[in-house]
Amino acid sequence: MAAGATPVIPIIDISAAGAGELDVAKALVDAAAEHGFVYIKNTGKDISAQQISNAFDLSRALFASPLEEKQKCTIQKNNQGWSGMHSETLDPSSQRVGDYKEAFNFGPFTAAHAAQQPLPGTLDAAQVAEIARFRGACHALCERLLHLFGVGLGVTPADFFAASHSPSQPSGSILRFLYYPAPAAVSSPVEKDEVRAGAHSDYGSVTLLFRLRGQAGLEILTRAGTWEPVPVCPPGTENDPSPPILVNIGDLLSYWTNGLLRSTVHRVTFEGDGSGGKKVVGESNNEPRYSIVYFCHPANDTQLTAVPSERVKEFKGGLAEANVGNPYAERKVLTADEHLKMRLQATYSQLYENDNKST
Ligand SMILES: O=C(O)CCC(=O)C(=O)O
Ligand SMILES: [Fe+2]
Repeated sequence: MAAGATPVIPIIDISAAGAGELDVAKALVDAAAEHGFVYIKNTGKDISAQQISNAFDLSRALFASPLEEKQKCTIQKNNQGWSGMHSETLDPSSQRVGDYKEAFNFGPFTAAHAAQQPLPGTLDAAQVAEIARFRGACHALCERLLHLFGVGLGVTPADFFAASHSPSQPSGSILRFLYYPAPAAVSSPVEKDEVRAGAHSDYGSVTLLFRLRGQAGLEILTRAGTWEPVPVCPPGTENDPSPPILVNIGDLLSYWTNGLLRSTVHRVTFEGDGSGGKKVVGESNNEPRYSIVYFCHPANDTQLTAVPSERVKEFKGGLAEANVGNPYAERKVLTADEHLKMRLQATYSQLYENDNKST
């Protein structure tokens, strides 16, 4: 790819009739190795358009709840709950103020779809169950993707990754609703270089991102070191029931594959304010922006050693080279929960204030 050219992130239909598993798996691995990002065409077979639109409705209702209701659910060190404007700083090395967003993180629900964490009283049991089912559907899709990554990399056994992500084991997996207020609604004027969410790589193995048509903002850092926007509806998906689900590789899958799969740095900008400043035709950031993310993590005690795969063994690039601009791309054998704690401590300065002083 020429320096500065917009990366063409592949669109893959993992449920296409007649598509061979190995071909789909290899296409996924190639996209993850080249970009760290891939679109999963959403024809409704994996997660229906209705489920996604219901989840966005619930997200809007949740963020519109009275502040006291949200504050009762303030985020805890288990990474569950509500975080208000500026309380998370995804790029502490260069942001002056924290992210211009509110977030609500959902941990696991019970088998009967009841919450195991405080939720705003404005949500009734049926709505809570809807969120629980959505979270379950996201996890199931991630398990399918992880299986395909195992197949595509020729890992033995092919279920190596998927087996490490059993939903019955405690893990850092989180469903997250995000709300970025309209630029005109934030209390102080947004300064140049400020971003809605700072540059970061994701902390888990794979991330699913759901966005709404017309809502701009997500940019990725390319191998050439340029920021490029990632359109919500790339060409060919305009008539699908729902925009494609954007999948990206997190740090853990990158460690596991010695950097073959890229944990690409990304951020959310105010329109045209990022250094890239490139716009996607038909998208704008003047409105409030909502997105939904599922961060899939392996069981807490999973060791992040290189996986048994010839393709990984043959890969000579190494972590740091593969993951441009990602300071976490260095070989360390950590467990999954040690890595998550390290990343959370860096981004929630207030929550970890006392711990950070004593360490
Ligand atoms: O809102 C978005 O589009 C991306 C959010 C994101 O990258 C994250 O929460 O990790
Ligand atoms: Fe992210």
